[in-house]
Formats: sequence, C-alpha cells, structure tokens
Amino acid sequence: MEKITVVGSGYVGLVSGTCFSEIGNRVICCDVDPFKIAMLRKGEIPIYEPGLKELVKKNVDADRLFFTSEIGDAIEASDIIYIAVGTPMGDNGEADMRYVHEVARTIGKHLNSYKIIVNKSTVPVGTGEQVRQIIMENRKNRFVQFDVVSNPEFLREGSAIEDCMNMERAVIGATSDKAAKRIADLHAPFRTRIFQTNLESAEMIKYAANAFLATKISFINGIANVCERVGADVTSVAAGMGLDSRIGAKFLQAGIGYGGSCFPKDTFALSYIAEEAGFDFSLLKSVIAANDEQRLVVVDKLKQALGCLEGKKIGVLGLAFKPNTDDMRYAPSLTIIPELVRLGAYVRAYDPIAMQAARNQIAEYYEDFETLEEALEGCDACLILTEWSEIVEMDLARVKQLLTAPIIVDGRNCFSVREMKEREFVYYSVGRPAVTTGSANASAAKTVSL
Ligand SMILES: NC(=O)c1ccc[n+]([C@@H]2O[C@H](COP(=O)([O-])OP(=O)(O)OC[C@H]3O[C@@H](n4cnc5c(N)ncnc54)[C@H](O)[C@@H]3O)[C@@H](O)[C@H]2O)c1
Ligand SMILES: O=c1ccn([C@@H]2O[C@H](COP(=O)(O)OP(=O)(O)O[C@H]3O[C@H](CO)[C@@H](O)[C@H](O)[C@H]3O)[C@@H](O)[C@H]2O)c(=O)[nH]1
Repeated sequence: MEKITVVGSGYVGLVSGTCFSEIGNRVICCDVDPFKIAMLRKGEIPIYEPGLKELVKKNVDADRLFFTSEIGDAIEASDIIYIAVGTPMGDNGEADMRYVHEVARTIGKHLNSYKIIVNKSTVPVGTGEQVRQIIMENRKNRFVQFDVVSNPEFLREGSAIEDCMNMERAVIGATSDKAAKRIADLHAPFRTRIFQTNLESAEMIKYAANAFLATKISFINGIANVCERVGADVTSVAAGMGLDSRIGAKFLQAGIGYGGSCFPKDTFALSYIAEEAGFDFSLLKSVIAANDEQRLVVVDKLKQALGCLEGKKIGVLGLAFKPNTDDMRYAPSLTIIPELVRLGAYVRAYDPIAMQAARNQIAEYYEDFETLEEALEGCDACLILTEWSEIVEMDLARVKQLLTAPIIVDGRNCFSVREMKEREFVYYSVGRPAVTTGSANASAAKTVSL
C-alpha cells in the first residue's frame, strides 16, 4: 500500500487517483478548484465519465480515497505525488506549463520527507528536469531528498476507467532506478507491461503516440476524400488495410477529424517542440492542416444536398468531440456550427450529455433541445457530428417524418449506405458513395428549389 497524492482532479487526476485507490492504495486527490472538491466530497462527479461515480463511492466508503483543496497538507501526507494538472495550448501552440510549474513550487514548499514526484500531465521534454529545479529552489529543508519520474497517461475519455484498470503499458521514465522500481511496483496490480526508459524519452513517448494516432486519422481522412472522388468505399479500404498487422485496424475511422483535449493541443505542442529544436516537422504540420480542412467537408456536403444554406434549418445531432464524454474541448461542432450560421443556416442541436458544456462555449449560434426528436422537427436536413449510440440507433422512419426532406449528412459514418438507399434517404457520409437517387431525391430536389 502506497500513500499517494494526486494534484489536479480533472479527467486524468480523478480517474487515475480513483484507480490507484481501487488497487488498494491510500489516495488523496486535490485541486485548486474548491467547487470541484466540494462536489467530490458530496459524492458528485464534476465530469461525465462512465462508471466513475460508482468507483469513487466504493473507494471513499472503503476509506482509501479522499478529497481536499488543502494541497500543501495533501503533499505532506503522502510519499508519492502525482502531478495531473492541465497543460493547455499556449499562444504559439506550445504547451502552457504554468500549472505544472505552480504545482512544483507547492511541492517544494511542502517537501517534508523523501518523496517521488511523478509527472502524469503531458509535458514537453525537459519538464522533469524543470520540476526538479523548481522543487530544489523552493524546498525549505535542503537535506530532504526526492526523485522525479515521468509516467505519462494514455487513457481515453469515455472509456477512462477501463483504460486505466486494464492499461496496455505503463511508461516509466526516471533517473533513479529505485524510484522507477517503486512506481513499477505500484502498477503491479494492473498486471500491465512496464516500459522503463529515461525521463526525456518517456516525455517524448506521449507526444509521439498522440501525434502518430492523429496522423493515422488525417491519413484515413485523406484516403476518404480520394475514395469519394474515385468511387471506392473508405470503410472497406480501412478494413482491408487494417488486416495488415503492420498497419492495424484501429484509428482508421474516417470522419470530421480529431478533436478533444489532447490530439489538437499535443500535435501543436510537438510541432512547436520540433521547431524550437531546429526541425521543421512538415509532416505533422500537414496532419494538423488536413484535420482543420476535414471539419468542413460536412458543410460542403450539406451545400450539395440543399443547394445553399441560406435560411435552411439544420438539425445537428452530437456536440461532444466523441461519444461518452461531456468534454467540448476542440470539438468539431465548435467550428462547424458557427460556419453553418455564417452561411445563413439556422441550427437546432441535441447532445445526450454535452449540452450544458456546449452552451458555455457557443450558445449564441444555435437553439438546443432536450430530445433528438425535438431538435430534428421541421429541419431541412440532419447533420450528425458525434456517434453517440442514441444517434446510431435512432428510429430512421421517425426521423424521416420529422424532417421536411429526408436528408442526412453523416460526419461519422453511422449508417450503412445500402440501408440508407433502401430507406430512400438522401445520404452523404465520409469517404463513401453518396445516396442522391430514389424517391428521397425528389424531396431533396423540392427542397433545393424552395
Ligand atoms: N483528458 C485526457 O483524456 C487526458 C489523457 C491523457 C493525458 N492527459 C493529460 O493530462 C493532463 C491533465 O488533463 P485533464 O484532461 O485531466 O485536465 P483537466 O483540465 O480536466 O484537469 C486539470 C485539473 O487541474 C487543476 N489544477 C490546475 N492547477 C492546479 C494546481 N496548481 N494545483 C492543483 N490543481 C490544479 C484544475 O483545477 C483541474 O481540475 C494534461 O496534461 C493532459 O494533456 C489528458
Ligand atoms: O479512428 C478514429 C479514432 C478517433 N477519431 C477521433 O479522434 C479524437 C480522439 O479520440 P480518442 O483517441 O478516442 O479520444 P481521447 O480521449 O482524446 O484520447 C486520446 O488522447 C488522450 C490524451 O492524450 C490519450 O491519453 C489517448 O491515448 C488518446 O487516444 C476524437 O475526436 C475521435 O472522434 C477519429 O476521427 N477516427
């Protein structure tokens, strides 16, 4: 049993802290945001993450998981201190390190005994060394020792608990073998593969992994755009490519590009790191540019289906950057909805979970509705931006009744082209043949001429 303090109780800190308590450790999660801590103390969860509420309750009840905004006290009470604060995108695309540095100062001031400081936030190479320096400068007793370790996090929102409890690998970067072993031992109950390396390489592995996954997505989106023009189907192409074990089937789902709190900021940060180090990472820059362009393919498809967007009512389904999260950071909807409005459309929107989070960001651009049906009622077309299961499983016959014309533009390839043809929808998806014929086309044509 280790005594662990996790500084930062957001998506990563709260989930990993809870999972560390689940495997038997005594964990204190702390945060500068007193409202977050007050909620957590009442058993409420500030974020939407499936299974988290139950797991938090289980471990709080077992006296293994605690919450506080007294960060100094929490640091003094533990032997392993995890840093899990945000590293958002700064002005030039570089990672904004102010929260990590602030935590390092606080750790320094409260270093009352030997501790291992573990960085879980995604940070540029060299941060471990910076954290070490800051702690040295701020520690009151210069005889108290400490080690700094990098242990980047790879969980995905929406499946965070599953990813954490069944992690594929734990990357541990350290200068001290003793500290690295202790963090490796901490992970033993997860029965995961340990990959030990130096601090710098561990920090780089996180950016490299995210940039590679982002590259896979931009690549398949490029292939999708070619497929549309030459009559191939990207879902078949991806499936066929994925059978090659050197390529793999994952992260080859074409759509409206990657969003979320990580890929956009981490690709920019890595590009900046490369630039600073004297390397023009043109491939990565192209991945970012391709992702920006991919957002707008669904707007072009709506234009093709409706003629023009001026005065048209568009029912947007899905606002979150992916299903099973309320996270709106860099969600494609944040770009697409304002663009539709700029082109004269009127947007009615629905998301099963992210409605409040979306309102906080772009409320002025659309009207939101409590149900999918209300959002679609009287719309000229339906636009799918997130593949929530409620949306994938929606009653298409009912959707047809609700829309003024049976037009669906699907940014996530939720339905089979054949089914949409049989159901006589005008159906545009990404990287697959458009369905523009049949009785649905007559309705569409009518809409265009209105
Ligand atoms: N969200 C993910 O899926 C994910 C996955 C892997 C890695 N990461 C990385 O993990 C880090 C955290 O990401 P997140 O999504 O959990 O961020 P988040 O914004 O959800 O949470 C960060 C928390 O840190 C708190 N905080 C800020 N300064 C603090 C301080 N000085 N002391 C105590 N608390 C402080 C904030 O109030 C906030 O609650 C980032 O570097 C991110 O890139 C995120
Ligand atoms: O084939 C795919 C897979 C994903 N996406 C999009 O890519 C984005 C990111 O998806 P995902 O990776 O599932 O979600 P995140 O929660 O952002 O997780 C990523 O970012 C985290 C933060 O660094 C890492 O820890 C995870 O390993 C990494 O997968 C989303 O917009 C998805 O819609 C696609 O367009 N096509």
